[in-house]
Amino acid sequence: MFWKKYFKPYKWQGILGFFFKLVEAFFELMVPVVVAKIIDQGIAKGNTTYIIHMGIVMFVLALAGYGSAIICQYFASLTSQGMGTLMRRDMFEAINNYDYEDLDTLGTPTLITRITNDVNQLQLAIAMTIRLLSRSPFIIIGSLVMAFILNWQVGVVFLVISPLIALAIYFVMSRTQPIYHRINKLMDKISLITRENLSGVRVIRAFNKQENEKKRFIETTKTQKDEQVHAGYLSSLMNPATTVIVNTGIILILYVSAIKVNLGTLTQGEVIALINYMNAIMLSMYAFANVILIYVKATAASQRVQEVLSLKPNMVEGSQDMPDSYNHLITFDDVSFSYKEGQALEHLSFTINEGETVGIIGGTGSGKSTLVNLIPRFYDATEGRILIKDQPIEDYHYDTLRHMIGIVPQSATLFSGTIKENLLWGNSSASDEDLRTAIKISQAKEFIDKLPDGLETKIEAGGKNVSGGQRQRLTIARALVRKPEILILDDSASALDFATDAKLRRDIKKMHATSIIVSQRVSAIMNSDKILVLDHGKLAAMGTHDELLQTCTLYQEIVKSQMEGENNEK
Ligand SMILES: Nc1ncnc2c1ncn2[C@@H]1O[C@H](COP(=O)(O)OP(=O)(O)OP(=O)(O)O)[C@@H](O)[C@H]1O
Repeated sequence: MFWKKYFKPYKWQGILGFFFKLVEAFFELMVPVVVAKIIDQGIAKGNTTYIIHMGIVMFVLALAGYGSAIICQYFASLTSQGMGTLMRRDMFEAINNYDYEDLDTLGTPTLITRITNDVNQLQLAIAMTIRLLSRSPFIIIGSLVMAFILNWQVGVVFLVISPLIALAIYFVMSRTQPIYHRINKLMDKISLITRENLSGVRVIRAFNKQENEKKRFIETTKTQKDEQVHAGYLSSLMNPATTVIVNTGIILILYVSAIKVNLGTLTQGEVIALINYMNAIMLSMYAFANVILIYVKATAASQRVQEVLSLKPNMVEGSQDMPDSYNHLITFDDVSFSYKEGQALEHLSFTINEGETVGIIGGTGSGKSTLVNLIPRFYDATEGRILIKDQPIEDYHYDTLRHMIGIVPQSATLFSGTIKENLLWGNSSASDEDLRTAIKISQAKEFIDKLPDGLETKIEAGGKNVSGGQRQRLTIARALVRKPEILILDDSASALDFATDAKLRRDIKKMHATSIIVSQRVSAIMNSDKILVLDHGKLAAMGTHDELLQTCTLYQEIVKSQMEGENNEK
């Protein structure tokens, strides 16, 4: 049972919450008895002192019940919120350790739903277990026992009527449940459409698709409304049905009791108490049915949370540090790689030496990003070996390996905070001088200098308040702050104009670090010491620009197409 681990630290709070709810239920059960006494001993005999006396007793019972309810609520919140927080912490940690492949497979939206909604659902179930699971059966059984204590023949009426109420509730709920299930799915769809529309609002307007989207949204919300109305209609049957059963019960109680009151074996007050107990049974059954509903939802949520927690990374971290001496900085030895969906790289072999600038070029989907993602071990090669400083990449600590690499991915992602805070992600102990050098090389200086707050300028989540090119320059600066031994730019200067791109490459070259530049532009890689040409996951050729112009038809075609493109633009 996975929740046991989370309940353990809150065991006492949970038990105390449970206990105080029982105390409250006990006080509640006593009230009809006191009312009966007020009627029989006070009102019937005109004994005002007795009425006041018992009135005070009722007030104390109510106060004690109220106090117990507050204490129970406090412990229930403490337990449910505490357990949920621990679950979220573990889920967050588990997700952070996932292999890239698992992150790709599961996808962001479901992970967000699981860590937010599903845990909320479990928290609600925990709180309800403490607050209602004990109370409802206690009141139901307690009311039955009290009915038998007051009069066994009336108790038999209770025994007959109670299952009928339960049956009516079950009948309606078993029909509404599948509808609510469909409603939940429709709600997911509505939130998906809303999310897509908000994130893709520019594209939708540019392609004039507002009407289509509106139609899609209206259709889904209409279906959801119809289902909701249907469920509401069925649910509305529940109240009259149970009220009819309870009132029939009350008629029977009155009938049986009337004879007994006449005979003097039952008092009027006791009859009122019995009616109150009958109503208490009905209300507690409603409450109990709701707990069951919450449990059904929580069971699905718990499976989804467990899935997140139980998924373990396949990649195993090594324990070695970097060696001091080596021949080649990076070696790909017959490396192949497949995603779950299919093969992306086939039998790649090449070496990269310290200080070299290596360009990677190829058509879209030829495997360029996949290749560079293998170097920081975002994924493990499916076949072959990758060596860093002549050692298998799997032997290194992730920290050791990733600390020597500064990778700038294709999509430039910044985080909310100041520009400076974003840059310090690269290296939290970087000096102001390091930051200045990084922003100079990345060509970000020119635009940062123009900002009134400079490095202290606030960046919104995702870097929405800076342009695409500025975002790219900041992500390059972030990688440079780390002073990496290997700098990888994965098509990360695509939004820069040619002149800025050229200055960027010139300044990077001056750093004398090993740099790997992935680009679609020949101009970005033509001065590299070595160029890898990828074609459908295979290494089509490798060499300098001049060599490739002589030997590689694919490279010649790429160069030709880009020159033609440029000439056409002129
Ligand atoms: N996360 C992923 N899951 C499954 N398949 C993927 C994934 N990423 C890439 N692929 C597939 O692997 C192949 C190589 O993709 P990759 O992104 O490495 O190419 P690329 O040369 O960098 O392309 P581009 O120039 O368009 O960025 C493609 O067929 C792509 O569809």
